[in-house]
Amino acid sequence: MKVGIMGGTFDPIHIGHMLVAETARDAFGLEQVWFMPSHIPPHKHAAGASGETRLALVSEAIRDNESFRILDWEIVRGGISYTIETARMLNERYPSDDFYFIIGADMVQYLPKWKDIGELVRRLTFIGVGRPGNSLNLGTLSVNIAEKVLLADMPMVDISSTMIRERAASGKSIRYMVPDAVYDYVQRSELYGVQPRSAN
Ligand SMILES: Nc1ncnc2c1ncn2[C@@H]1O[C@H](COP(=O)(O)OP(=O)(O)OP(=O)(O)O)[C@@H](O)[C@H]1O
Ligand SMILES: O=C(O)c1ccc[n+]([C@@H]2O[C@H](COP(=O)([O-])O)[C@@H](O)[C@H]2O)c1
Repeated sequence: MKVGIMGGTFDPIHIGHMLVAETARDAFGLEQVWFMPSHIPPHKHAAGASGETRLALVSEAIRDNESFRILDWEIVRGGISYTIETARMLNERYPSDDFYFIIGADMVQYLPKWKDIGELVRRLTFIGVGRPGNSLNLGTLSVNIAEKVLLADMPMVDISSTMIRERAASGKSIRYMVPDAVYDYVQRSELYGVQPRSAN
């Protein structure tokens, strides 16, 4: 089976993530995409929301899509979420499946900095999906990395989790920037400084 892994901080998950996953699934015939929230992302600030909350948000986002699943391994494992450790576990547990790690185009140029990238590109293939302000250029990568990166175009969605957290904290609407079920969950649980809807 061809399985996409959509790794991210998902603080919170938004429609950019959904579209990246669906674009990769469609472009390369992936049978499933597993959304995998990281515990502590290796190259940026830790998430504000707990792993449990981010798992709950992702599960709200994907629940109507039969091709989308959740993988909680990195949250359960704790510590810094190096993809190589997850790739080793995936290859060991599912030896006959092929894994495709889906990333936004902004991440492609940083792949040489990923932990044990030489081993990682032997274990899985990357799919880089277009993102505003980032050209999809493999020219700066070494051949062994570049030959394991597939590219897909996506309508540009200039939305980030940072933007959503900032909007929510300043009382601006985040409706339609996140899936409806995520929006409802955020309101119900008063996450990111969002105020509950008034009864009238
Ligand atoms: N709007 C978008 N278009 C394309 N790719 C995206 C988009 N938003 C996120 N991604 C990609 O999704 C993956 C997970 O992203 P992440 O959870 O860190 O979200 P983010 O919006 O970049 O978060 P933050 O603003 O908190 O840094 C990364 O590979 C990232 O490049
Ligand atoms: O393994 C690494 O060195 C590594 C470096 C940067 C990012 N990643 C993974 O890439 C995914 C997206 O990262 P981020 O920072 O956008 O949330 C997430 O699953 C991270 O664990 C992994």
